Amino acid sequence: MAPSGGSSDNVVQCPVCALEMPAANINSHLDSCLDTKPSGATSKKRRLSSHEGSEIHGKTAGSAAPSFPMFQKPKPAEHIQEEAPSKSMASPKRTAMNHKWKDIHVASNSEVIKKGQDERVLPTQSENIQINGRKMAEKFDGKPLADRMRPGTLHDYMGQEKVLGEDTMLRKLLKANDVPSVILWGPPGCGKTTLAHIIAKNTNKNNTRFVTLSATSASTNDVREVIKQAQNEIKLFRRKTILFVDEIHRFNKTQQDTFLPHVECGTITLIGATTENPSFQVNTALLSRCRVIVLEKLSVEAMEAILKRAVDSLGIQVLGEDEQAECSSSDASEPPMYIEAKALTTLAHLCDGDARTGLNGLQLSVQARLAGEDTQKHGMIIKEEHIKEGLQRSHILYDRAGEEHYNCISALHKSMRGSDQNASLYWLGRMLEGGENPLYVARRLVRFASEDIGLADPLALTQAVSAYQACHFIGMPECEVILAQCVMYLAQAPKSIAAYSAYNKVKECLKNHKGPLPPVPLHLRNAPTKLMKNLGYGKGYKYNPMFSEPVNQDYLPPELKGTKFV
Ligand SMILES: Nc1ncnc2c1ncn2[C@@H]1O[C@H](COP(=O)(O)OP(=O)(O)OP(=O)(O)O)[C@@H](O)[C@H]1O
Ligand SMILES: [Zn+2]
Repeated sequence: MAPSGGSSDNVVQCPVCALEMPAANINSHLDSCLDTKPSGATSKKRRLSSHEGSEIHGKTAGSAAPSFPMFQKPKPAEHIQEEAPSKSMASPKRTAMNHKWKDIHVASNSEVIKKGQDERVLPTQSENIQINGRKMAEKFDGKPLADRMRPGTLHDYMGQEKVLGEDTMLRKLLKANDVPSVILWGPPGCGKTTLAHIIAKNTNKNNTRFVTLSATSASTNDVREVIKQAQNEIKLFRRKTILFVDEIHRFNKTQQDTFLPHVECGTITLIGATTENPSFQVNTALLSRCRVIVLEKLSVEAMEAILKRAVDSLGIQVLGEDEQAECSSSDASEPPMYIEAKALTTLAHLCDGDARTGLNGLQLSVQARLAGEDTQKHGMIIKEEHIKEGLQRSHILYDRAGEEHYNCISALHKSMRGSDQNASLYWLGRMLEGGENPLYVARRLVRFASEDIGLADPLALTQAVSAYQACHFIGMPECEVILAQCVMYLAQAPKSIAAYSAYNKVKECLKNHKGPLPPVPLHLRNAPTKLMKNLGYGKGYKYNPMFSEPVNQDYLPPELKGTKFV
């Protein structure tokens, strides 16, 4: 990069080599510069943790330092796939299990190539059958299935009809080529990043650049750099820049201040993605400049369609309940592969609306089967149990909405109650590593601090509330240590259920009371008006500070005299 001098209006920066020069020189410079520099490519990089040699769910976008496609020859126009009905919108009503998977229409793979949306080279239907284990293993090489399957068009984008169905605002704006700055809010793996890419591809066709930043790792300088490039692009080529910011709620004040004015004046169209409620987590200045689009967990039907598309692209055939896998024909060099329809349905249910989890689970199961000895000889069928194994091995079988969620939180609570900090930490880890919402755990810690520790150490409540707030500010993964610290504190603390059980006795008493509840004794009532005073309100009340010796006075209604809750 060239040293940057003071830029004035007639000084521009070369979008290729970033050298600054008088505007008059730029054209001749570009001619020579373009011959020597290859164009860059932008892609969202994910941090992938590897597990047993295979890549698995990596939620947090990692090291995405910006890489700028400074100048790219315009690509062929891409159109919104209006004519093709969205599969999930068609929502096939399926009854017979056996036919279910076949009814889901997935664009044949050769179609995908024709549309030229993707560099993925996918097999045709007849080739599918020929695909063998070795080829399959090659297919997985390097790139997670979820990334490979990332749809490039709305046609392959499943679900989310509330925001993308006909007559929705976003649809109309996309059609009109007029995408405003938006914030996409939704749970992990529901398609935020994917949608951002699709929007970018569909906007102004050749006249848009797409740049990605991750709010967790981008520096203020990175942001400045993006803006500078965007300004040059507008000046030189009249090209707009769409800036995609992942985890936008993590952007700090300086970063926001740096680019907000440029969002406002239209140099940059911002697409932010966040898993957190933007009304709490996103700066109000930013929020007021963007429309918030709420994406939902993917439905089971949408998940099924996504999995079916992946299975097709891998050349795996879906086996209905009473279908048998055909024996490999003699001429095929390697046996064909199958997956039970039931296995796919189970996977669609287990991944909790997170397509990345679903696709990674599929990939792991397939890879595990490929490694199996019997597979080589007899061909392979992926069954429900393999899917479950696959998910378990990648530690993602943690059903955030279901039983596992309650089982683990209960185990944590009981371990802390038993003052076993060791086990407590284990259960905490099971939940957080499984993708549990840290605030859900933190809320439970707050309850525990009162219900189980209470007056034995009133500071515990302060600790737990602080932990909750800290998690709220910081988010995963950093907040995990905060929770660990609090869990250890609570496990070590002395325990008392005095307040908890006393209050339960009060509730019990109220519940079991027969007839009308006793009135509040007159002497305990306040008498703000004369009438009330005349009615005897407050009469005979002994104001404690006026007495030097202990005051003898009843505070319970006479009917309850002598009742003990504590
Ligand atoms: N609606 C969808 N239709 C088809 N595939 C999808 C959809 N949503 C997600 N996927 C698949 O899941 C993968 C992950 O999705 P994506 O990166 O868009 O999720 P995200 O919402 O940005 O998640 P995160 O918050 O974890 O970054 C994609 O590569 C794609 O293969
Ligand atoms: Zn140059």
